[in-house]
Amino acid sequence: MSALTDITNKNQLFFTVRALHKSAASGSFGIAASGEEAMPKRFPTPEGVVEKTAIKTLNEMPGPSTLSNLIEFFWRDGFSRIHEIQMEHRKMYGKIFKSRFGPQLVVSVADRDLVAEVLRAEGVAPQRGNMESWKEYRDLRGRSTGLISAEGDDWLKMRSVLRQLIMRPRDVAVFSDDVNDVVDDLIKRVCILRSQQSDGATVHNVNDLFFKYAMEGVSAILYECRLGCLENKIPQETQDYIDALHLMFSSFKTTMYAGAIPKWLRTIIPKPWEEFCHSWDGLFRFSHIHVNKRLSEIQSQLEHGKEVKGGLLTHMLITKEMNLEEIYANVTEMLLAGVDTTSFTLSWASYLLAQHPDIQQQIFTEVMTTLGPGAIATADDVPRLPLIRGLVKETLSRLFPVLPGNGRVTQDDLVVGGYFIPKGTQLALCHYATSLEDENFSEAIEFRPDRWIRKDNTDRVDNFGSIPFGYGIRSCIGRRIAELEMHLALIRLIQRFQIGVSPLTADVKAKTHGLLCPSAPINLQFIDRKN
Ligand code: HEM
Repeated sequence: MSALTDITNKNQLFFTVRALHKSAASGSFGIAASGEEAMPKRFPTPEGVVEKTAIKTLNEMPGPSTLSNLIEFFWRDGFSRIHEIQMEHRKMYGKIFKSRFGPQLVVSVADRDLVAEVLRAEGVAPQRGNMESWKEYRDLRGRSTGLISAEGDDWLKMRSVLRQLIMRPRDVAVFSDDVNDVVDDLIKRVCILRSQQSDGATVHNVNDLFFKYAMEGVSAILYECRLGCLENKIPQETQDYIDALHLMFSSFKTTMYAGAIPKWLRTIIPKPWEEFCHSWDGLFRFSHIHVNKRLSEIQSQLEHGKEVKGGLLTHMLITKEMNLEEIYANVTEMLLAGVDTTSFTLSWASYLLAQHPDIQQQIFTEVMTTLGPGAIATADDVPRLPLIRGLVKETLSRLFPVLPGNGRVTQDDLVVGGYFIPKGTQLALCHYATSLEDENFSEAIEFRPDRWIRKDNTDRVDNFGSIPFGYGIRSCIGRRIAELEMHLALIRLIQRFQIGVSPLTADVKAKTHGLLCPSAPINLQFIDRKN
């Protein structure tokens, strides 16, 4: 996913998902005296009814001052270190702390059990953050909201349609062949790219390759067509889309202010809002082209009395459970959400494999023993490859959670960690900090895909210390699609190549740019295995 909330709230930077997470100022937290006046005398908590005196107010909650936050973010470029700041603040202020940017307040929750408390208490239509600027763009252009930007009943309606189609592993298993066609092209592309280098082995900036793979893969499922991202010459309309997506990403900081800047100031500082609208225009245009194309095909098949067969888009167009505008909006938002998230995870996973040849060898052995040489894996094979699953989990759930945090706006008054949190408070769930806690994962800093192998049905490693796809009714709708794309690509890459770090690559650290991405290009060597 690229960006799961409104891109305008500086406070939500603790949990931003690129454009996907952020929102507007306006003092909408309504916390007046930090919630104290709103606190009832007695309050129900998971431990029972607690007297008011036992509960602390937000005034008593520790956290950095507004000034130190401003210096951290605007002077010391904290925007690219949000994941590290999470860890630092966790050490300094504890499991739950507050941050203020002017009138805005965010309560950060950096503890597995407290995250569980918050998420288990959520209602039927949880809200991640303020999506005003997303909605404003859609109103301006007369467009619908999609799953990411919708709230309340609109969201519930669309979610209930989509969850029946793609939420279960068996729903997406049918896309194995489509994804494997894209994997074929990925492998061919690796061979072309490395042949262009003097060592015949290096692929520069693997994220560029995985970006194209992820875009091709998710489009094959969403649009039921191939886009040509992995071809030597990318078709112009696909290139235009890639440019719009890159604009959304590269102008992340600028567009972040798009909704935060008061509307009257837009005439004086027009660029952020203009870029924001311009990139959305490009993303929607692309969906219109592909959805309309499929719609014409279906209409023509029906006119000729032919049976209409197809996948996700065909189903949505035929059943009309969502209207056409809602379909445009949903495929646009899903494509946006599904490309960088998957590609960064693949980049990090490949990098970890290259840095740990012994572990790579173990995974290769597992693949060879289970599948045999040359076999093409499908979704049905993945459960028999626990180390491949462990590789993805260890990458995504722990060392490089592509969404280092997530957000929730409380729908009711809550007590969390002994503090009264009034309804309407913006919470930041600090997944990066919890995924690297030794208390949650022993030797947390180590890369150990085998920690995820379950000895029996009762043995579960999963916990709220690491929920890379979120939790509950508002969790990632594309999880199974992303997993399918990542598993099938990694299996085939490992079968075919020994992956090594290129001497051109120094130690690559993570930086936050909405998502947790590599701070420098990852260049890897792909050397043919002698099976
Ligand atoms: C490695 C890949 C991915 C990761 C780590 C990821 C992670 C997430 C997370 C953390 C959320 C927020 C969940 C919550 O608030 O509880 C989310 C929401 C969402 N994701 Fe993903 N995602 C990925 C891939 C995808 C793909 C491939 C698609 C689409 C095909 C997608 C579509 C969405 C949508 C539409 C939402 C909003 C759901 C809603 O609000 O109801 N994501 N994702």
